[in-house]
Amino acid sequence: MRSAKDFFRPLAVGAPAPVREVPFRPSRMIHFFDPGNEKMAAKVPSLAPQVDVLLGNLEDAVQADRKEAARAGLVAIAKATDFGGTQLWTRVNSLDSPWALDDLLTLVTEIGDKLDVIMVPKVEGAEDIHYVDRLLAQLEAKAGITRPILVHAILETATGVANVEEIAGASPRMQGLSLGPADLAASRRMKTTRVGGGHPGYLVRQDPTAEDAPRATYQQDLWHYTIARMVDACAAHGILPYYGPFGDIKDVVACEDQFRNAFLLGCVGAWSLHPVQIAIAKRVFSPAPEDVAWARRVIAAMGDGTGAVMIDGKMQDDATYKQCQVVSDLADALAARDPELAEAYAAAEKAAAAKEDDR
Ligand SMILES: CC(=O)SCCNC(=O)CCNC(=O)[C@H](O)C(C)(C)COP(=O)(O)OP(=O)(O)OC[C@H]1O[C@@H](n2cnc3c(N)ncnc32)[C@H](O)[C@@H]1OP(=O)(O)O
Ligand SMILES: O=CC(=O)O
Ligand SMILES: [Mg+2]
Repeated sequence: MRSAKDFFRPLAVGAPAPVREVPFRPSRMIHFFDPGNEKMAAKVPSLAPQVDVLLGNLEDAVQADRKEAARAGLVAIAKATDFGGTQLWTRVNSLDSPWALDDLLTLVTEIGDKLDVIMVPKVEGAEDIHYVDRLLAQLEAKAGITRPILVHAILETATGVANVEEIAGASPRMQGLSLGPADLAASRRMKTTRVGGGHPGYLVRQDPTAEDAPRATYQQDLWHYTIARMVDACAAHGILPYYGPFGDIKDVVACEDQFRNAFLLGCVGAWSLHPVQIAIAKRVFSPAPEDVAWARRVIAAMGDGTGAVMIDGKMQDDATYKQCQVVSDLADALAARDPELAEAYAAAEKAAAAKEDDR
């Protein structure tokens, strides 16, 4: 095992120093596109200003005989596009595939200066991250890259979930984790045939009543346990948790529900697989203006953040102050990127202040 003192040393001579803290950059939606699909590739310049992250996907959903075209397409797009403040990520093929090594060799040496994060699928343990970590350092040194490329792991095997804490803490490059419900369902031998979301058969039923009345059923969340474990592992290691894909593109209502559950549990974003999911993720992963105004009211009332006060009949103390800071800090970070949101937050705060003056 490496000494803790060596944890922040570059893993190759000439590679950039690892980051000590994951920079928080808005990433409400990680928008997937197939760089080898001409129609999708053509949309990249117009999609870039609408999303926080654009991800050139090379793995699942790209046909085996289109893998090289997707990789070459991503290189061409990255070289030709000015992404502004939008991050560029990629999802490489899994480490046991015939394509992963060439994905990393090509992408880092050709467009490593444009890539913010590399998403690694089907990560099973710290050893997978250690392999990518050393290889990236060697390639960064070779390509003369001056800032480290970060790594994002997909939690989509039963072994990966069992090892989630060690994966989250495996390298200073670790930026975050996404839940991959489709592969995880297969790995766990679940009996679903979907990409994320719920299932009508997974439910609890009301107890029988004396009158033999019909008994209500309540659909349960298949993903609650895994998302909660992932959020805890990420928070413990200072990295960011994300919900992954929601495959029923037409069911925008259930997509919004799934995203919102993840947001409330601590996730900072989700994947968008189709343009229609971009606005959903933007809406859900941006705190509501009324919630931001409330959070700022509590912060103002709490002074140094200690003690207890009553606001509108609700007790506030050090713990609610901290929750409100989470909401307010997130709103600040998003408002700095999104002028419309900045305006909505300012208007809600003004309205809340006016209401208070009237009291
Ligand atoms: C389990 C996992 O690993 S999930 C992650 C892997 N999966 C993916 O990345 C899937 C990405 N998305 C897709 O491939 C597509 O959205 C599909 C196959 C789901 C649906 O595609 P289509 O049937 O073409 O959808 P639809 O007809 O509604 O598309 C409308 C337009 O949006 C475009 N479009 C669709 N998805 C995207 C996208 N993700 N990014 C950019 N443009 C897109 C289409 O090319 C089409 O363009 P056009 O108007 O010029 O013809
Ligand atoms: O890659 C994502 C998944 O759900 O599988
Ligand atoms: Mg998968």
